[in-house]
Amino acid sequence: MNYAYQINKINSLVEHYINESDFVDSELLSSKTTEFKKSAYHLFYELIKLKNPHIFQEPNHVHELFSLIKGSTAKKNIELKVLEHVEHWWLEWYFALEMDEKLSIEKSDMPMSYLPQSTLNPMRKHEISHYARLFTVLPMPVCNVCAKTGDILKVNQRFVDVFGYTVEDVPNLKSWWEKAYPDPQYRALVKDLWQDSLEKALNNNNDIPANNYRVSCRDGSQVMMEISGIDIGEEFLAVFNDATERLEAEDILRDMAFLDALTKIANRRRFDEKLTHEYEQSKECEGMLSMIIIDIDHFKQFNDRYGHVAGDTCLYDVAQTIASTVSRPEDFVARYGGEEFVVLLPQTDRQGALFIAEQIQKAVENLAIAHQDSFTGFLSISMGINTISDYTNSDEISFVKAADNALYYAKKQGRNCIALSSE
Ligand SMILES: Nc1nc2c(ncn2[C@@H]2O[C@H](COP(=O)(O)OP(=O)(O)OP(=O)(O)O)[C@@H](O)[C@H]2O)c(=O)[nH]1
Repeated sequence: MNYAYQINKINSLVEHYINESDFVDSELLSSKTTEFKKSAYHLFYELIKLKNPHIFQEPNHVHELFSLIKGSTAKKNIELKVLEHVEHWWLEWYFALEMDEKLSIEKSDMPMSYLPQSTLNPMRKHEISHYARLFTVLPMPVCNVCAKTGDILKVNQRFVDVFGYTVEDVPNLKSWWEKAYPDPQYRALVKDLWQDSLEKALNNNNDIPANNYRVSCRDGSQVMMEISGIDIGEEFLAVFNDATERLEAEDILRDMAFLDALTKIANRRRFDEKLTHEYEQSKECEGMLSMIIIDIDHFKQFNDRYGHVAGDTCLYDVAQTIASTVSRPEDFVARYGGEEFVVLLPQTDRQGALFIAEQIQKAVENLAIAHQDSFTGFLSISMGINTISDYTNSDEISFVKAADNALYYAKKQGRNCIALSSE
């Protein structure tokens, strides 16, 4: 195949297209464009299918052909336009070919051979070229990773915009992990999670399932990302979805589900969950766990005298007062129901719990809510305390029951007092 022959082939392709299709405002709008593109790809394949392996690897040869055509005889405007399109397709096709070659080399670990298998299907290049374009314009960060080596082969523009890292900053998964997860403890967690997801993907012959990760960006900011992986043979495509807003919304919904609407402290459901957790933890480490059950005295009469709205305000004030009196982060306050509240105190003995109960009593006294039907003339509370340190023959239910019995005893003593459960 000589130069003249090849130039002739390109020229006839251009002419054929001009004759066969509509050409409007320098755009190729014909329904035949795809078909034409296909013939162009076949021609490119033919142009590089030379017996000389050097020429096969040398795209300049085809560039030269295009330059020669453009520089030769005077071309009509329309011919030049179509020629430009064909040249553009050539560049796209050759880029796709290079990508495909790269995959074949990694696959075989063999030097590039003359006319490898992959060049036999020019339409495959067409697909890869589309993939390459899609990769660039995807609205979310994505990166291409070699599954075997962990090398990050390519990141798209959105990846750079969101995280601030280029492929030079993060050339492989190791450097990505170091930069994106600078805290070593969190990094270890991330690696475990990722490894787990990879194994799942391998076992089920599936894509890598999505998980949430807190990613540190180049400027020091952090974003919550849902990261998954799409298997594309020797490589996988890591896809990042911004999960910040969704997780915030989930947090709010979760809070709402566990918050008592009237008093704005945790509700009974949350308490039950928390109790199970704390009870198990304390049992495991054979630590102490205390709880206080608090009940407002003569609340029925309060409602009857001052009205339900005043009753609601009173419940809110008492709840908030209890919550602000209990200050350790591990302590927990909830509305147990009606005019009853609970305080859970991990790693706290009876004396400690009694001290907290007395603090609460004082704080409620300080609210000085008038209650004409109580002995003092002010609203008061009664409390029952239980502490557990020996978990044999005990469970959550008996733990709460003992505190409740103590409360019952406090009420019987005339109210406005604190009772400790009997061991
Ligand atoms: N305003 C208001 N009242 C409530 C709410 N939940 C429960 N109550 C009232 O709390 C009162 C509790 O009454 P009881 O269980 O008889 O207890 P008490 O009157 O406090 O008597 P002792 O506990 O024995 O001192 C009832 O009248 C309930 O209607 C609420 O959300 N808002």
